[in-house]
Amino acid sequence: MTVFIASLFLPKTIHFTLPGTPPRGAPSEKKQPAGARPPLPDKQPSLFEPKNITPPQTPTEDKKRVDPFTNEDGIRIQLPPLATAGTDGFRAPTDRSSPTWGGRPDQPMSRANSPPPPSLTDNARNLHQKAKELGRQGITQPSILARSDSHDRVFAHANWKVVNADQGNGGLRNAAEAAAREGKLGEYTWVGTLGMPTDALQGTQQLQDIEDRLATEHDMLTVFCSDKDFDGHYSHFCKQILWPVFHYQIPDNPKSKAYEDHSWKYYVNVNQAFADKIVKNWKRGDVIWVHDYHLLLVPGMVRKKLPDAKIGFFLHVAFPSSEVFRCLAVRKQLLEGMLGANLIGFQIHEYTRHFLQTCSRILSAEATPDGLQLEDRFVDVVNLPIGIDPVSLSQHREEDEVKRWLNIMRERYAGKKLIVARDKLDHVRGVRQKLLSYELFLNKNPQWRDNIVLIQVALSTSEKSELDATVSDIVTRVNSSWANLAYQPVVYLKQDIDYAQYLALLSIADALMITSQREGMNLTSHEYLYCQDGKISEKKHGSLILSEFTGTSSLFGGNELSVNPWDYRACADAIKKALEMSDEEKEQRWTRLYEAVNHHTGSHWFTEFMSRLDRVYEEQHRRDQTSVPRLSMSTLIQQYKRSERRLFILDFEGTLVSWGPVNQIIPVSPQRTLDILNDLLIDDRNTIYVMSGRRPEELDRLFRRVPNLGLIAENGCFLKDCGSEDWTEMADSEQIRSWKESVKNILTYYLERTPGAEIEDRRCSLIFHYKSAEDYEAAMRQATDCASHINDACEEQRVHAIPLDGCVLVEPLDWTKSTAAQRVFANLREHMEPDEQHKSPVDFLMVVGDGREDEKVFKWANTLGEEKVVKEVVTVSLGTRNTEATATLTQGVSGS
Ligand SMILES: O=P(O)(O)OC[C@H]1O[C@H](O[C@H]2O[C@H](CO)[C@@H](O)[C@H](O)[C@H]2O)[C@H](O)[C@@H](O)[C@@H]1O
Repeated sequence: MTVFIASLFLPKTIHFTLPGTPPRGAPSEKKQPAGARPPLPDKQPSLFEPKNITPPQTPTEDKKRVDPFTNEDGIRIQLPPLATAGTDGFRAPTDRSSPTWGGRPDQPMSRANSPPPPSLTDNARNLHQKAKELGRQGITQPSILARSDSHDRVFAHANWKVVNADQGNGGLRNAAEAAAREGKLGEYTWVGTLGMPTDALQGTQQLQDIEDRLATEHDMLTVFCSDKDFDGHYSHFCKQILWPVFHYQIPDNPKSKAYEDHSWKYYVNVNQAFADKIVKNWKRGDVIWVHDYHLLLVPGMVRKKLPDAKIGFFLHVAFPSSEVFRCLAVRKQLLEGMLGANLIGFQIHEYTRHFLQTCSRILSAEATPDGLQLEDRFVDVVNLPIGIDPVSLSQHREEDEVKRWLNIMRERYAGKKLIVARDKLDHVRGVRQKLLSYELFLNKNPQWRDNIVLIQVALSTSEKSELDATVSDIVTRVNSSWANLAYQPVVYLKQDIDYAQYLALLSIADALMITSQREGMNLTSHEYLYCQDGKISEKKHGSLILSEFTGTSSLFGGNELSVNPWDYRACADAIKKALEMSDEEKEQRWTRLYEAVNHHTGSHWFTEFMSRLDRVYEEQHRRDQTSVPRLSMSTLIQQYKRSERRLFILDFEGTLVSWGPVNQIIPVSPQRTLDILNDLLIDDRNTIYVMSGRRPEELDRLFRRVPNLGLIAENGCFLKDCGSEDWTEMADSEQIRSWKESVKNILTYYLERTPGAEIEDRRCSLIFHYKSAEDYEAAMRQATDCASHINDACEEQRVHAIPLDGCVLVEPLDWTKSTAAQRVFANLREHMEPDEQHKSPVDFLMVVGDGREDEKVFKWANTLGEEKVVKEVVTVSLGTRNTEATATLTQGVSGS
């Protein structure tokens, strides 16, 4: 059995050595001894060198031209990439940078926006034509006219080596490696892209060799897609549409791209390439685990081809409220893609709740606390926070390079308090808010000027422009206000630092400050807390200032200094508190935070998700209609004959009679049904209850010719025992009265906007009927909004709204057909002789039903059978959905 871990970027990528350039990092290019640690690159960005004290300068055009290809192609990143050229054993901070794709000098450049080389086109005129077309489409990179043939040849023949990739999800990689190291993950294969453009190598032996090497030596399946697809997928659809929306940024300005879908097709193409790769390599018993917002469609695409596959999906980023998510033009497709999985995981409860509400609202799917009931399948949904790998972190902390950096920084910042941070420079991460708060803090607290330094490492993103300029302006302003020859209040490093510097920085800090506007988790704060144990630095138990909008914040129980990054004053106060807090308080807080970090480790996350996936997969398959056997009549007859005290609990509509409009009273009960019930009741060893969503008085009328029949009305809110004249109200009438009042107000609001709809007021439930609405489509939209509105507003009143066919049913959560069935069972036991009461009141229990409400009764009855409380338990479903019942029937009982 293999576990496929599908993530946009493979943990490895390829670096080429081009003619005339010295090899990066390793002496031999193609053959690198496994496990060897790469030497550090010649030049590292440094916190200590003078150039880093002021914002680093953007390389000039001249500097860029050192690259042999820049002249003709013009696409290059500005800064040299960070040292990643290594084989195994190399680590980087868990949160990686996402460098501009296709910008490394030692990888082919992207062809996303450039036409093919002249040798591949009919003639140069065509080429020119294409370049002009690009211009018309608004592609403003004037230097990109044609891709170079020589470029292709050079890369096709250059030496290359496999190195650790600096893009991608470090938390996921560390977690998988930790689980494997601890023996909790057997065979596994990564599925992902190389994170570099590959058009230049298309059809070459070079690309085939790379693919083979990754497969055979690194257990990695490479997904190839055209540069154009990748660029459209990653730089456009992911980064410009999904990333802001998933981080709750409502696209409320006219320039927003959330409504457009021009890059959607690239998103689909890349997802399809992943799905195809997985399907091609999958064998029965394999597990597929798909990761993050880049691959939302993959579960659905794989499910189409492999209906029985075991598929998990985990979303690493946040999931917004349905109000934000519904702005996406392709909202349905995205949700349906995710729902191809058997288990969907989120970092925290808030995201899970948003997802369930969004599905119920946009897809009208029935949401339960455990997941979503679709037409034919149940999809489990869970929240499970990821964590770090303390073991490998510990090892790396011991390295000499970390100690060297610690010494450098000790000396450099002697006598100063340090607040540190390392974030992506995009709007979501809130660097701007942090700097403004820091500025306010210095303004308000002159005593701290000269004594405190904020070191902000900012990682590059594709989001340049305004934010970049704004942040630089604030840094300059703060520095020019308070700096002197010996002091600089902000050290702003606009590039990444290597792992040793990162660990030294976290260890020597007095506080870490995270002000994300939203963030799935934030593992930097976990790594910081770990590094603050005082084992390698005299500084310890530093404070954590953490945005309340990070997933991490919900794990830390208020032991961090929780801040709203928009509230600059409160953030400035938090800085003061972090610096002035007593040692005892610091230690107390840190100890609790450290416990949380150690409890939620990456390895625990990984293994827990895998075992939950196994469990839900088994459960879902057990309940699948095609796995549930047909009811065997001969066995049933035997069970019936050998029993002495029998209890039947039979659903009414859809079971004893076919479905009728729920707001219409069936005028007469089908005679055959009544006759069968009366026949069964002649035998006084039989007790029968009929359960229904209808009102008590309706059931009285329908079954007046079946004396001795027990009745359960309004889905368990009322019970009438066999032979009794009176109904017992099961529900708490005061509670019902109170929620009804609030719910009626909401229903009335929607009623006024839905001509032709009506509200039915039952004793313990309310129904919003819109079957006869003038505009059915519009009514359906109102109805789903109405259901979400009630579910959001009335959760605490123990009531829920369920969108059904043509109506929304609002009923209490605490009284169900199952609670009524349990009462029936208890009442039967009470009627037994006192010395018999330890026994079961019946030795035969049969439950027949077809709907959602009946499932709970099946579950209860099956448990009585499994625990051997009742000897013979038969649960039969007549529905088409997946079921808890142990047998199915396609025809109604009355007809068989
Ligand atoms: O920038 P991308 O290539 O699109 O990737 C998105 C981010 O993925 C990783 O972060 C996410 O997962 C982390 C671990 O579960 C979680 O802590 C974080 O909140 C998520 O955003 C990666 O660590 C980031 O560097 C990427 O930007």
